[in-house]
Amino acid sequence: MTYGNRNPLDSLDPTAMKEPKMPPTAPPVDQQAAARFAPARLDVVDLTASYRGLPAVADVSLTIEPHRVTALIGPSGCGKSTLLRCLNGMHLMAPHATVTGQVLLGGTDIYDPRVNPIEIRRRVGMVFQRPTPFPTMSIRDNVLAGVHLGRRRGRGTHDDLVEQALMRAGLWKEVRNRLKAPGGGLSGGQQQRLCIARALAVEPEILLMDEPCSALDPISTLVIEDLIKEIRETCTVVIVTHNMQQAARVSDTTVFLNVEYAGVPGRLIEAGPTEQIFNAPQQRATEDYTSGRFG
Ligand SMILES: Nc1ncnc2c1ncn2[C@@H]1O[C@H](COP(=O)(O)OP(=O)(O)OP(=O)(O)O)[C@@H](O)[C@H]1O
Repeated sequence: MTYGNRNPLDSLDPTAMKEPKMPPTAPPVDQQAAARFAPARLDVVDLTASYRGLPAVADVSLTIEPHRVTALIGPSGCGKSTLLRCLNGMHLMAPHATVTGQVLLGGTDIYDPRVNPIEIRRRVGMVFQRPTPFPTMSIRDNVLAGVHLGRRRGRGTHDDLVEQALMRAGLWKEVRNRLKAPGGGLSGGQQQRLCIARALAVEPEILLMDEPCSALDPISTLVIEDLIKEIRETCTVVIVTHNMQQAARVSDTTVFLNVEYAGVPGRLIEAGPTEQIFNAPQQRATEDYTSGRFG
């Protein structure tokens, strides 16, 4: 698949909501890194997620390919975050939430009662909209906070693990001399990278990111976007974003969801290579949304 060159629009304010068509950037995957880390494929089959019996997003079928960044886009309320949380079972943590259909991680349905939900959340990590470090816990301990959730596949001491995770999150150089300082003392952008380091420390195969830059300034946003492109060397990324430019910049695949009106569930309208979704969408609604006519 050809994705074209970096677009000049990349240098614009990344927090801007809508911009006209643009090709995405999809740097080649480092084959050596890709061979070391082998994330499973994720298949969503006829998924409907509900709250109190009311479907929020319905009949979604979708494949998330390994080592790709997949962006979920669509207007407010179409079910992007709900769908994202379904990918690691977190949706069921909401009160009165239910799911029908399947989410197959490497062929195993994560909703099969025999599957350990904690193991699924280790394999499929999550980064939230607002940085959520433990503020009084040291930077080092923040990185290690999730490690007890499950076995690590890699070797090495905790010190190695902390260094590797912070390096992968692009934060090592900034904090290497203050690992015992509290995580709450970092800037917002640094805190979000600390949360990414915490998520990466358990070596997830898939990282779910729910608008990870929405609380950040433009510079921190660009740092995280660069990071996302690097993370995909070792793990699959699924990102929810309202920012069309961001979707175009960071993702290989884009999934457009829409909701016709309040009270009906959101539905998947179109999914495909980001270049196609932005430059040659097959559905009118996709074109209207990506060109800023609604949403
Ligand atoms: N915990 C909850 N309990 C009940 N309803 C919920 C809950 N979370 C979301 N919903 C409803 O589910 C629908 C989809 O919400 P969701 O947050 O997944 O959409 P979204 O596309 O991510 O929206 P936004 O872009 O505004 O964040 C909405 O109608 C919302 O009100």
